[in-house]
Amino acid sequence: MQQIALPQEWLNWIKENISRGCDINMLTNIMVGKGYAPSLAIQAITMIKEGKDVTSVSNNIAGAMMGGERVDYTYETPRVPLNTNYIDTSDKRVYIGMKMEKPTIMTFDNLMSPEECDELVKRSSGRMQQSRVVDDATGKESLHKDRTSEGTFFKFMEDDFIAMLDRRIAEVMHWPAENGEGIQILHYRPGGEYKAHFDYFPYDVAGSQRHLATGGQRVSTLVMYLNDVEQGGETTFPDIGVSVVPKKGSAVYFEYCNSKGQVDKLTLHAGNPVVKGEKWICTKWMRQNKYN
Ligand SMILES: O=C(O)CCC(=O)C(=O)O
Ligand SMILES: [Fe+2]
Repeated sequence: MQQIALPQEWLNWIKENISRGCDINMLTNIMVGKGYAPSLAIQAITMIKEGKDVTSVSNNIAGAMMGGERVDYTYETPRVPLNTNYIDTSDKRVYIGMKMEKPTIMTFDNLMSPEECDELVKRSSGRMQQSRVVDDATGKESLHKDRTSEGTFFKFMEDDFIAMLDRRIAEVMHWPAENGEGIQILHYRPGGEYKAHFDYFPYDVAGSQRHLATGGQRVSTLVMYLNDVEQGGETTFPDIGVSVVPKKGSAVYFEYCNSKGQVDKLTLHAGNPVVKGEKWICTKWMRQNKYN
């Protein structure tokens, strides 16, 4: 008998999730995120969904597959075109400051006017709360020492002003506006930081499942700087040695989830501690599917 390609616990996991009515794409994404070849994941899920006995599935998969090989992130054509120096949105021309293909990172010089930045800060004051992070085990949000900032969310298209920004942001990110989470405002005081993290939901932690269930994985991020920071507060990508300096009205874009649902670990990033001054940002996270 040939070697079983997928460990028994994965077969059980697929069976259990299918019987709970989980989305097949989501299950595939989770397995791909754990390093299994998409073809292996799809075949295993499809066979189990067709009601085949788990043991026979193991053997069939073993015959059909090369084994549960791990796959690296496959870079596809970036969503935001790299072969242009500016992007014309419906209401303004946004200039590209820096671009990088692998991982895909870009900066934009003038995404928001100084007045729009001030307006966002003004509207956020009074509704700020201590920032939370997603707990790996439960998926619930909790206070965390790695994220020392205050923040607030605006509902998607909450009013005309926010809707204008939501639309412009989506045009720049080249992704449907309705796939976007509502923009988040963050405020860091001196010493405030956001330690290295991924914006995507790790597939292998239980707490991610409730987030993946609506809209799927996050695919890209746009961090917009709402003020000048005197010292510190850079957005850094420690594994590739890139730091983006905050500048009022400018933004950094990065993408990390391809059409197969694989995620790019090179987009590990942090908000460096603010040394002098304060830092206000506005973040947009895009999902694979419709979120709103
Ligand atoms: O503060 C920063 O520069 C990074 C913020 C960030 O990583 C996020 O909002 O996901
Ligand atoms: Fe982030």
